[in-house]
Amino acid sequence: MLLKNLYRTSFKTFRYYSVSNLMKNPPKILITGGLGQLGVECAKYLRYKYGTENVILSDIIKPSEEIVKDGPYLFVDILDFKGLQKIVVDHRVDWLIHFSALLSAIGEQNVPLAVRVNIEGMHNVIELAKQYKLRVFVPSTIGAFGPDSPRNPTPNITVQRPRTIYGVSKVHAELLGEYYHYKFGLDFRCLRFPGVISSDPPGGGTTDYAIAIFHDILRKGHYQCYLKPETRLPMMHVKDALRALSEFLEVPNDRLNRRVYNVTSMSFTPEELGDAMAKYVDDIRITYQPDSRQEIADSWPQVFDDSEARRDWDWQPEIDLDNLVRLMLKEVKEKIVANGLSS
Ligand SMILES: NC(=O)c1ccc[n+]([C@@H]2O[C@H](COP(=O)([O-])OP(=O)(O)OC[C@H]3O[C@@H](n4cnc5c(N)ncnc54)[C@H](O)[C@@H]3O)[C@@H](O)[C@H]2O)c1
Ligand SMILES: C[C@@H](O)[C@H](N)C(=O)O
Repeated sequence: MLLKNLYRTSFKTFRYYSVSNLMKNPPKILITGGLGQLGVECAKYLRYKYGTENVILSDIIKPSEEIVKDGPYLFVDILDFKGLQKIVVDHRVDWLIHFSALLSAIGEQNVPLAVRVNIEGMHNVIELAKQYKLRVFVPSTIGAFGPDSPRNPTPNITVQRPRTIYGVSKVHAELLGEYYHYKFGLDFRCLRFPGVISSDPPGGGTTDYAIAIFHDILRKGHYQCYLKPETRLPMMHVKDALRALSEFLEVPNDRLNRRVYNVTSMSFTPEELGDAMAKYVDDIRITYQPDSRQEIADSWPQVFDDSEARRDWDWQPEIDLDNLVRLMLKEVKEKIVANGLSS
């Protein structure tokens, strides 16, 4: 017990030391695929920590005026290796956060494009990181597991035989990153996220219902769900996801027993989410019409075991289901007031 406390104290002291060093000499960070659900919020989070000019957002999408006002934004196609090289060199990039991807549902609709963006894109990223000795973060997902994996709970290391091109590309990314780490010493870091929930529009995944339900219930009082009411999936509010990412990026290498960790906050079903919302919103009506996303959800983890992340780098989720519902109701209401009912 004493030993455990001593260890924890020295870890915190060490972490504080290395974090304060990062504050004095902040890393230059490039986020690819940065105009999606996670990228915009991630830039806000890291700019607050390391300074606006030190975090460059990039994507192939024309940015809004607000994005341009908020900090550096550059066009970069993840398939253009030379373009990526130029940005890393011109801006003296230290860390790369690689968000470009086609998510699970949209990937099934265009497999050749998903292969290019998710797999060829990853090849570019990993070579770039090796060439310029970058610390590289690549998110993986609960979608990296499949019907042969244990689903409740799903441990960090187990069978991975996903049945979507998205899942296949994420297992590929995990293995490639680990290989480059052991072979070339690359500082590759990867978290497997559950469904991430925020008020921003999601990118075409299987867990998107948990965002759409807030928008539709607050606008129309009714939501038609594409998953069955009892479909249990792991989930996390974006604040927890970005804190996990940021804390994980700062952990000294010698504390990491793995390059790839499961993280999660909670698990719930559409029915349980509806019940949690009904505590705060009157007259909620949810109907169910499962589509092809049901098959994907049925092959994914129901409960995610993140005990290795908790053990190795003190990961702790902070936002539970009730807090998530209250945060989302507040944030989505604010968006509706700002943009009108139809947006
Ligand atoms: N949102 C989640 O629930 C979740 C959960 C687990 C993992 N992840 C992972 O996190 C990352 C970000 O997810 P997200 O939800 O923000 O996705 P998203 O779909 O909202 O954003 C992806 C971005 O990639 C960009 N992109 C597509 N093709 C590109 C190309 N050729 N070059 C450069 N950019 C390109 C898109 O324009 C888009 O802005 C993804 O890798 C995803 O797999 C997300
Ligand atoms: C879970 C995650 O990878 C994404 N939200 C998807 O459903 O595809």
